[in-house]
Parts: sequence; C-alpha cells; structure tokens
Amino acid sequence: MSKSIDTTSLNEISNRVVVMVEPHSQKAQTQQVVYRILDANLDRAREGLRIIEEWCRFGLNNGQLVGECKYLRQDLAQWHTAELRAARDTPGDPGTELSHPQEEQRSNMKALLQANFSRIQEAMRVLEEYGKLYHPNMGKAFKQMRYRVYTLETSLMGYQRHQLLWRSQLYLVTSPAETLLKTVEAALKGGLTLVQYRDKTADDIVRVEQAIKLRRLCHSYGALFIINDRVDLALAVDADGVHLGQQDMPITMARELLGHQRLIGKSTTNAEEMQKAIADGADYIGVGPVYETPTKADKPAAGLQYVSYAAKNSSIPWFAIGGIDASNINDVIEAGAERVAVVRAIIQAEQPTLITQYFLSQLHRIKTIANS
Ligand SMILES: Cc1ncc(COP(=O)(O)OP(=O)(O)O)c(N)n1
Ligand SMILES: Cc1ncsc1CCOP(=O)(O)O
Ligand SMILES: [Mg+2]
Repeated sequence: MSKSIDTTSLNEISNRVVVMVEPHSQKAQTQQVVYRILDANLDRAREGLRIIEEWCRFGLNNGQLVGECKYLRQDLAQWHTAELRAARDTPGDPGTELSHPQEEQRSNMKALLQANFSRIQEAMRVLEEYGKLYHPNMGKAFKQMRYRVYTLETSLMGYQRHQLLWRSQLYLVTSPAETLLKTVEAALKGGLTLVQYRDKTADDIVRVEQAIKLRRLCHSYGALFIINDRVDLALAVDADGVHLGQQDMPITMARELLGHQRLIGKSTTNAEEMQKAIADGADYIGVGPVYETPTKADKPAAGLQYVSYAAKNSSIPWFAIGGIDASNINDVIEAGAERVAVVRAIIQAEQPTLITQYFLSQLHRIKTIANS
C-alpha cells in the first residue's frame, strides 16, 4: 500500500538538514525560537497579572494588592524588549488555537484566580529558564518575581478569607450524620458561608475523607471551611482555618504552623478567655454555650449576659453558640449577637435550606437596623 507524502514533515526534515550543515544559521534559528518563547510568556504573565489586578481593584477595592500587581507588571514590561516583540509569529504559532476545556469554564472566583496565578507562575518559570539564554540577569530576575507572585497569591487568598469571615453571620458546626454532605449542601444553598467540620469520635482516615469532600463542597459554593481541634488536619486538607478550644493547641503555636492567611477561631466562655483570645491573635471567637446543650453536655451555660458582654467588648467577629434554634435566636440577637453558630438546628432540620434562610433573614434584619 502506498503511503501519502506529508509535505509539512518533509519541510521540517529539510529544515533540520539545513540546520545541521549550517551551524551559524542554526544558532540564529535557536535564538529566534528563544525570543518567541520569551515574548509569548511575557504576554501570558502580563495578561494573568492584569486579570488578578482587576479583581483586587473592582472586587476587593484593595489598593495595596492593586499596587503590587502594577509593580509586577511594570517590572515584567522592562524585559519585553523590541527584539523579543519582533520575533512574534502569531499565524505560525500552533499554540494560539489550543485551549483546555477547563479554561472555558471557571466554577467560581477562587477557581478563576487560582487558574490565573498558576498561569503566571508557569510563565515566570519558563521566563526564568529560557531567560538565562537571553540575558545573564533574566533568570535571577524572574525567580524573584515568581516568589513575589507566590506572596501576592497568599496575601490575596488570606485577605479574601478574612473578608468572608467578617461578612459571615451564620456558622454551621457539623456533627456526624449519614446525610452530612447533603445537609451541608442544602444549607449552602440557603446562603451559608461558614462551615466547621467537627467529629469527636471518627478515625482519622474517615475524618480526612470527609473533610476533603466537605472542603470541596464548601469551596464550590464560595464558603469557608474550618476544621475543629486539629491544626494538622486543617493543613492536610487545605482548609481555611482551624477552631481551637481552651484545651486545644495554643493560638500562638497554631499561628506559627498555619500562617496569617488562614483563620484561627477560639472558644470562650467568659470575659477573661475572650481578652486572652484577642490578645493571642484569634481571628474570631465562639461565645457560649449561651444555653445548655446536649451537643456539649459537659459545659455549663454562659448565658445571655456573656453575649451582651461580647457585643460591647469584642473587637473581632464573634459567634454566639450553644442551644440556639429558631425559637430563641431573636433573644440572642436582642442580647447583642450579630452572628450565631449552630449544630443541631441545621444538622437535624427537616429542611436545612429553609432554616438557614430563616436564621440569615433574622440576622440580616439586625444589621440593616444597625446600619440605618
Ligand atoms: C464556633 C465554635 N465555638 C465553640 C466551639 C467549641 O470548641 P471546644 O470548646 O474546643 O469544644 P469541641 O467543639 O472541640 O468539643 C466550636 N467547636 N466552635
Ligand atoms: C461545640 C459547642 N461549643 C459550645 S456549645 C457547642 C455545641 C452547640 O451545639 P447546638 O447548636 O446543637 O446546641
Ligand atoms: Mg475543641
């Protein structure tokens, strides 16, 4: 059977032959290729930075993050010389029409930002390597820029976490349940933005598996995901933070492990514990138990008085917790709470979406009155 001749391949082969016999022109050709690689990746990195910058500007209104994006773009632009631009050959570039299906869809803002950070970091890695063939300082310069992009990424993600924490008014603390994922999803559909995974008895193998599923679920709804008690688990499953009780690891130690971009919450039952938690650098506190509760049977109620104390004295977000349900949430709100955390009221609800919406509507009402 005769084989058809692919003229493109023949051209390529003849090019290579020419290159082999003409070392000088090979060098020139290689240089052109390097220039094209540098040109294309300088563009990729700049575009990615611009996408991040727009979110920092219009989404977060954060001048400091906008500034860092701008400085990075300017530092990058200094390397985009006329000779690199001149090497551009868009019609002859087979990469321009290729896009991965994942690029066509982004499930939420976090996914969009992360995809663009990866794109910038990849481009900078390419610039670092191929840049060494272009200029003696280019490799070093892009290595430094790449680390600045990592820092920008952690600052931005940390800032977003803190913003969402401050906006969250309802906090679901989970308890083991057969339909846990379904229930949490129903609450997320009702507008929940903060979830804590709490299972005091499961094996770690189960905890890891459940925590990963919950983290994915929460993030797909743009909600924060916190792990109870365990800093190691929080890091292992890439949670947004950890919740620590009075008997758990000290905040200062947890902070060293988690950094400032992840959240640390602390349980408090009285004024002294609250002041210490704030001084130690907690991002938020639990205030309670407000009422006695079978979920934490060994803890006596701190009462509504402590809620009122928190309303007057806490400089950080605080969540009233313990025995709160639809029948008493308005008493807790009246005592000064703007945020509440619940276990049974949602986990055992027949209609978790509806109860979530009810809680949020009551809490929003208070904020609206306070702001008017
Ligand atoms: C939001 C919130 N507040 C308080 C607690 C209780 O933490 P802790 O006292 O460590 O008790 P356990 O939950 O670990 O039994 C919490 N988990 N979340
Ligand atoms: C974990 C915890 N910490 C203080 S009270 C409490 C449990 C609250 O559970 P519920 O909302 O079912 O009363
Ligand atoms: Mg604990």
